[in-house]
Amino acid sequence: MSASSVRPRAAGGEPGAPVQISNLTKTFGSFKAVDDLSFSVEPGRITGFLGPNGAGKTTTLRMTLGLITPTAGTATIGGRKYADLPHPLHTVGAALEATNFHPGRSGRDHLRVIAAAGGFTDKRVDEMLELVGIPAAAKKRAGGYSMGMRQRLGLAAALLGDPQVLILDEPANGLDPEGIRWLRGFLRHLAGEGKTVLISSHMLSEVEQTVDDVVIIANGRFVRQGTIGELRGQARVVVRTPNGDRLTEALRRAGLQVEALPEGRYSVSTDDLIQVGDAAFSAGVPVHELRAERADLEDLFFQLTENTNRNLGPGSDGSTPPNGPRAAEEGAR
Ligand SMILES: Nc1ncnc2c1ncn2[C@@H]1O[C@H](COP(=O)(O)OP(=O)(O)OP(=O)(O)O)[C@@H](O)[C@H]1O
Repeated sequence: MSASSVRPRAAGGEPGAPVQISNLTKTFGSFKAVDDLSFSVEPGRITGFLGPNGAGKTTTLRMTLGLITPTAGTATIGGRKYADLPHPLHTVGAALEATNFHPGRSGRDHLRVIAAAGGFTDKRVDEMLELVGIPAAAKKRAGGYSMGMRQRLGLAAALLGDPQVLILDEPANGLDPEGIRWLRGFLRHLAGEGKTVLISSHMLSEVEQTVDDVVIIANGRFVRQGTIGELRGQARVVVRTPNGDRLTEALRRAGLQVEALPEGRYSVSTDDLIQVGDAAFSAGVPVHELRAERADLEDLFFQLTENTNRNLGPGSDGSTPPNGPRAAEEGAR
């Protein structure tokens, strides 16, 4: 099973469709679930939409898909609001919840119902089931499906219209390592076709190897956007020597910045271990440790979003919705 049976775009075909979120805000009663949020998601790339539980990811995605109305601001797909899309199923496919399948109906029948409503054939249904790797299992009742199978079925539904944009809420949830690897390759293929792929997650480590770009939110507000590389920041070399002054001088002569760390270690502004090792050798300085170091993304994520899990109840940061999460339950259609 491969992703190669997705209908390829005609060469020089439609331009990609970016997703643009501009000053998007959603309040439930007096609680601001999404607060003046702005960011963009580019075609041909996989973007991770990240934030702790309750950060406002699903609410943002639901506004983008026209399922709830923003209190303020706009969300557009290819320059248009969802409601104004001439062919919504061909423009955007989404899988927001992996659980809402009728338990007595087979996955295939579930998909056939959606397909019929969208004007797609049963043949297309079977192609999509093949594509997501559950052609046989989809004939069984959805009530017995594992989380991973539900995720794949949701993905098949989202892909029925061969959309330009794919929006997936926590798609790695419930997948085993093999499933996550499969999903990674699958999404990479879709992005390679020029599709815009937006996936949410509350764990950066879960999507770190999958995404090109990240958008981080906390408490409904924008925190950071960038490529995974930018987020990791400049790699550094850490070197330990008993002759720090001589090594520092030699490295600075080579145009590098050097910062002294505790216990005879020095942090050097390069990812080139050989350059640092050679500089030490030329300066006649013994080296007791030499290693490249990168920012730990999971640590960074926790630092950026610390104490902002609004689903933990009052006291986590004081911005918990009144009477607990989802108390107001308003605005949803
Ligand atoms: N219809 C609603 N009525 C009231 N509060 C709501 C409603 N929908 C969401 N909320 C609240 O808004 C906040 C953001 O919820 P949302 O589901 O968007 O977060 P999330 O980032 O997707 O979290 P998770 O990772 O847990 O799914 C939460 O505190 C949630 O309880």
